[in-house]
Amino acid sequence: MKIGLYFGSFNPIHTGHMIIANFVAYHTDLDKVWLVVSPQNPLKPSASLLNEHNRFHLVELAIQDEPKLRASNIEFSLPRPSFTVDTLAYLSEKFPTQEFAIIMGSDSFQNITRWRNYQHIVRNYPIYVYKRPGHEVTETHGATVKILEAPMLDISATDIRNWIKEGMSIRYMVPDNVAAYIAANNYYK
Ligand SMILES: Nc1ncnc2c1ncn2[C@@H]1O[C@H](COP(=O)(O)OP(=O)(O)OP(=O)(O)O)[C@@H](O)[C@H]1O
Ligand SMILES: O=C(O)c1ccc[n+]([C@@H]2O[C@H](COP(=O)([O-])O)[C@@H](O)[C@H]2O)c1
Repeated sequence: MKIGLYFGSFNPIHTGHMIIANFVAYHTDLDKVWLVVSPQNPLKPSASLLNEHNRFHLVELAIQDEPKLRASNIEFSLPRPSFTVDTLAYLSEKFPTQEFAIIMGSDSFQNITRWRNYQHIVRNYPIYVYKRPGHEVTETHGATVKILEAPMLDISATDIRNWIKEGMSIRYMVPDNVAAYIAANNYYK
């Protein structure tokens, strides 16, 4: 089986993430997409991060009815910050019969040379890159790249957190059950 790995902080998961995950699951040769919740992105500050177990639960709520999507907490048991090369090595060892690919936006792909041991990643895992406005894919960085023309919703988790803090509605920006759970638990206030 071919599995696409979509890594992120998902702080919180939003409709932009879900459009991409579902598009890749149904419009490419990948059979499933795992949303891998990273406890700590090596290149992002941790100040506004909700506890990883809560972020993971929100991802589970968001995708609960979709058979091709799965939430993964595999990085919770690995060293912090979460270096993708370590996660990939762990997954390939744990699931030797599965084929793994990586899904990322063209903005992240532009920066992949800053990732730890990126040469190992690009040599061993195909990368499905969806275009984000303002970030052209001008080079492959040595990877086997598949470019995706996926529909885009221009929001970020930072927007969601700011709107919640300001008391603004996040309806339709995240699934209803995710918005309800965030509100009930006073997250991001
Ligand atoms: N609106 C969006 N559409 C498609 N992809 C997105 C969108 N927002 C983020 N992504 C991508 O999803 C992946 C996971 O992102 P992450 O969880 O860090 O979300 P984020 O919304 O960018 O977060 P933050 O605003 O906190 O930095 C990254 O590869 C990121 O580029
Ligand atoms: O391995 C690295 O060096 C590395 C550097 C930056 C980001 N990542 C991973 O990429 C995922 C998406 O990152 P970002 O910055 O695009 O939101 C994040 O969850 C990290 O685990 C990984």
